[in-house]
This record gives sequence, structure tokens and C-alpha cells, in this order.
Amino acid sequence: MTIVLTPVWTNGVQKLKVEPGPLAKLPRGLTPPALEHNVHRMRCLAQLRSKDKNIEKYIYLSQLKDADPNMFYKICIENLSEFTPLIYTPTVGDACLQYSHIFRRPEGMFISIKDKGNIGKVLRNWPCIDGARIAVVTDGSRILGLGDLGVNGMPISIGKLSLYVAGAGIRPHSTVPICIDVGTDNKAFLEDPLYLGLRQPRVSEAEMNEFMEEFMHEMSVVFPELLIQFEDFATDKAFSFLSTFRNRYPLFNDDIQGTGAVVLSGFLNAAKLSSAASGRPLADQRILFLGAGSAGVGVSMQLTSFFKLQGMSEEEARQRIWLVDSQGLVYDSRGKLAEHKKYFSRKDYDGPPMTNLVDIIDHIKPTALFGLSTMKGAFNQAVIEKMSEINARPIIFPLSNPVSLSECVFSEAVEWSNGKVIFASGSPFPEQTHAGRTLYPGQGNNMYVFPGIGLGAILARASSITDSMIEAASLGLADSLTDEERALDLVYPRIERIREISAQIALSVIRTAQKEGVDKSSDLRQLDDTALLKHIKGKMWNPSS
Ligand SMILES: NC(=O)c1ccc[n+]([C@@H]2O[C@H](COP(=O)([O-])OP(=O)(O)OC[C@H]3O[C@@H](n4cnc5c(N)ncnc54)[C@H](O)[C@@H]3O)[C@@H](O)[C@H]2O)c1
Ligand SMILES: O=C(O)C[C@H](O)C(=O)O
Ligand SMILES: [Mg+2]
Repeated sequence: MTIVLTPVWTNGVQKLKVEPGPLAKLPRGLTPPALEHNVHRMRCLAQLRSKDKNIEKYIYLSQLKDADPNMFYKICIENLSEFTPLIYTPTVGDACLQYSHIFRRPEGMFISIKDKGNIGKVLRNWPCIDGARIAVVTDGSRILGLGDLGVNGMPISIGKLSLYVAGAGIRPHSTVPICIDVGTDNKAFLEDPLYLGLRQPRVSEAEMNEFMEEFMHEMSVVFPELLIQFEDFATDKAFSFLSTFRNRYPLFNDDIQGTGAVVLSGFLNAAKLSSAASGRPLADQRILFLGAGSAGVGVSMQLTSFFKLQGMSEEEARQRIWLVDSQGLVYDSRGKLAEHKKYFSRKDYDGPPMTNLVDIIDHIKPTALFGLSTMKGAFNQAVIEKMSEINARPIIFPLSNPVSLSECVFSEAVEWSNGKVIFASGSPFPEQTHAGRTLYPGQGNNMYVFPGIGLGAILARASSITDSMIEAASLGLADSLTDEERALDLVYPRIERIREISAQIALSVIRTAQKEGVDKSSDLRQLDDTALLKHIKGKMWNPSS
């Protein structure tokens, strides 16, 4: 028997331990006489497509994953561009907002502040400790651009891990979605009788830090082979937990480092397109960020480190970046600044606060404009027209998620730039026709890199995730465009190729881990690139047919 069918979570222990196999291979008598895999695949797709609302599709797919993971991943991998917006961004945003209402059965671990002092014991309740290789951990404090959603953040961990399986072939039972519940400051949730989390405000910073020390230690004891991805922690915690723990445990922060990697990659391809139109070299790019939080600063750091790699001095590299936050341009004489903004704060401006984005663009003359601000519509007609006036091909990336918070939509960017825009957004948008040409939006979302980073780090058994490993993932992604994709002016590869791309990224990550001496799988050092790529592909899990 390949799948144990049981509606009970405690019996689900057994199910999670078994490699999910096709429903049609169950013993005689347990399925209808004419159940046939390929027809059932069509049946599942038809059931999915019969639903009008994306949230209904999300619920259907969650249940399919629970009942028949093999079929879920089979049809997911075969229909990636249809499935990713349903199981991941943007629909996962709605799933988080409604989680306490649409909840059927748990799919991950809930570790709460009430477990403090006892976290190891609780973690040992996970049904598949030995196989666990990757956990996505959130505390729900900054879910996409939707704010503090408390325990309703769980679908983010689940959605990211589904992409690890679909996009990088991580075994389903090796994934551990985790939501930490230390309270929420979301008043509406606290008053909602169906809310599934602790009914208390978030604990103090000191209490949270103590909790995280115990949590991380116990995670390393209970799951010694586990890589951790921190996800959607509010800004201060995102930076502080990354720096506190990154040299002690194998982990990375997706919003800071994953986003840095994916945006650098798209920027490099976009800069080639813009340079073909303007003749401006990469070293003359001027990059303006709307949003100076974990993602904005994470991407800025990644770009700076890349510019340094190209031979710029640290100061020259930093001078390429301008940040704008909710109070306008970030500069030294503006007054007190949050720690994470200081490095990029400008010293070459000391006038009155500059808050209007068009004025800021006029002052800086950026070649690229990135939005990580959660400010829906901030890239309005005047902004896009100004960018198009000063650039032959403006690079405009509204990266905030979900769709409802995007700084602009693709159709607007095309229309207001008269088709000149080089565009990538955090959430997906449909292609557009302009002057008889089809224009394609890129999706600048960390989903392109975290599966490959995870796969590489797991196979190398990396003891830590270094900056160079993240950079290698970024450059590997940038180089992965095919001639056909380049001819269409794409800045990211087609998502349908994610498995091939994840394998390539994993190769770059493993090689870099080896150079930096953080690989525990030292046997992989003997393999040449062809053999290593074959090894990586051979390790990727596939749903059976
Ligand atoms: N595309 C991706 O892969 C990706 C990755 C990570 C984050 N994001 C998205 O980026 C957004 C921000 O995430 P974060 O982790 O940096 O959040 P954050 O809370 O750390 O930062 C938000 C930033 O936006 C700024 N901001 C708020 N209002 C503003 C305004 N009116 N004008 C200018 N700036 C304003 C804040 O000052 C802050 O600097 C979210 O929507 C998130 O979903 C996208
Ligand atoms: O989850 C996403 O779609 C990307 C990113 O991690 C985010 O926080 O927005
Ligand atoms: Mg995130």
C-alpha cells in the first residue's frame, strides 16, 4: 500500500511516513473498479477548474494534497503557471487572512509561547523526525504586505514548502511547516471567535528573544539535519534573528536574502535590455527603492555586494542606491533612523524632507525603480511617465505582494511608458499587447531561488548558508535564460522550467559551499559538474504515475 487513507491526524503519523504513491495502486477493493490514474488526473483538474473563486480552488487543492499528495504534486508540476498563483502568492494571502475560517486539518507544527521551557518535547511530536530536511518558520508578524496575521500566517510556511517539493523535488515528508504563536496585535483577529491562535498581544522583545533561543536550540537537537528558512518576520526581528543565528545554525531569511538574490538576478537581465537601448553601462545604473524594510534593504545589500564584485569600491557601490521610506528620502540629516536603514542613508543631500516620489525621481534620475513598500498604486501615471521621460527603457519592478498591494499593475506600466517599461512584479500579472507586440511581465518573486538554495544546501549538508552561496544562486538564475526567453525580453525564465533551474542553482550553491568549506557532504567534491548535476537531479523526488 502506498498511501494510508485516514481522516484522523493521529493516524496521519503513519501516512506521513509513507512515500506518497498513486491512489490507483491501492489494493483491490479500496478504490472504484474503473479508477485509472490518467483519467483521475483529468477528473481532479476538472474539479479544480469548475470552481469560480481562487480561494475555493486553494481549499480544494489543500484537500487534494492531504488526500492524495502524489496526484496533487503530479498535476501541480504539470500545470505550474496555473498552480503557483493558487497554492502560493497571491491566493495564499487570502488563505492567510481567512485561515481561521477555512481551516480543516493541521498541516504543520504550531509552537506557542505557552510551550516555552518545553519546546523540545513538543517538537518531538512531529511524525517524521528522521526524514525532516527543511522547515519554513514564520511568526506571522508580517505576512506579505498584509501585516500581523498571528497564527493565520501558517499557509505561508505551507505554500513555500509546496514549492520546495514542486520546484526542487524535495520529498514531501522532508518538509516541516512551522508557525510560531507568540500572540498577535491584530485586533480584529483577537476579537474573532474563530481565531485559531493565542488570544493575547505579542510578547515583549525580550521574551521573544528568549523563546527564539530555546526554539532554535531545540530545533537543532530534535532535527539535526534540518535547514531553516525564516519567513515573514516583522522587519526588526527579520534582521536580528538572521544575524543572531546564522553562524550557529544552517538557515537563511527568505525576505532579506532570497529576495536579494531574485531581484539582483532580474535586475542584471533588465540592465542588459536597458543598456541595449541607452548604451549606459551597468556601473552607471542608479537604483531607487520605495520601501526600506527587510526586503528593500535586503535587495540593496545584495546589489551592493554584486557591484563590489564587479570592482567598485564599497563607497562607489553604496552610492548607486537610494532608499525612500514612509517619511520620504532616507538621508542623514533627516533625523533618527532605524538601524537597518543607516548604511544606505544618503550623505549628499541635506535639504528639507523629500516625500513626493516624482520630485525624488527628478532629483535622483534613477534608471531603476523598485517597490517593496506595500503601497498599492504608488507607481502612478506621473511616476511612470517621469521614469519613461528620463530613460529609454525604464526598469520598474513593483515587488510588493499580494496583487492588491502592488505599486502598479502591468497594464498601467505598459500604457504609461508607451510599451518601453522593463517590468517584473512580486505577484503574477497577465501579458499585454502593445502596438501589435506581446509584452511579458517578469515575476520577481523569491520563489525562483529558495527551492534551489534549499536543495543545494540540503545535498551539501551545509553547516551554514553564506552570502556567497546566496549570490551564487542569484547569478545562476540570471544565467539561466534561454535564447528564446532572451528574444522575448524576459528577465526571468519561464516558471515551467523551475525544476531544471533549481538543479542548476543547487549546483552553484553546492560548489560555493565547497569553496567556503561549509559542506559536510565532502564526497560530492569528487564529482565534476556533469556528474554533480546528474547526482542532484537523481535526488529530486518525483510523483509517480
Ligand atoms: N517579490 C518578492 O519576492 C518579495 C519578497 C519579500 C517581500 N516582498 C514584499 O515587499 C513588501 C515589503 O516587505 P518587507 O519585508 O520589506 O516589509 P517591511 O515592513 O520590512 O518594510 C516595508 C517598508 O515600506 C515602507 N513604507 C510603508 N509605507 C510607505 C510609503 N507610504 N511610502 C514609502 N515607503 C513606505 C516602510 O517604511 C518600510 O520601510 C511586502 O508587500 C512583501 O510582500 C516581496
Ligand atoms: O511570499 C511571497 O510571495 C514573496 C515574499 O516572501 C513576500 O513576503 O512577499
Ligand atoms: Mg516572505
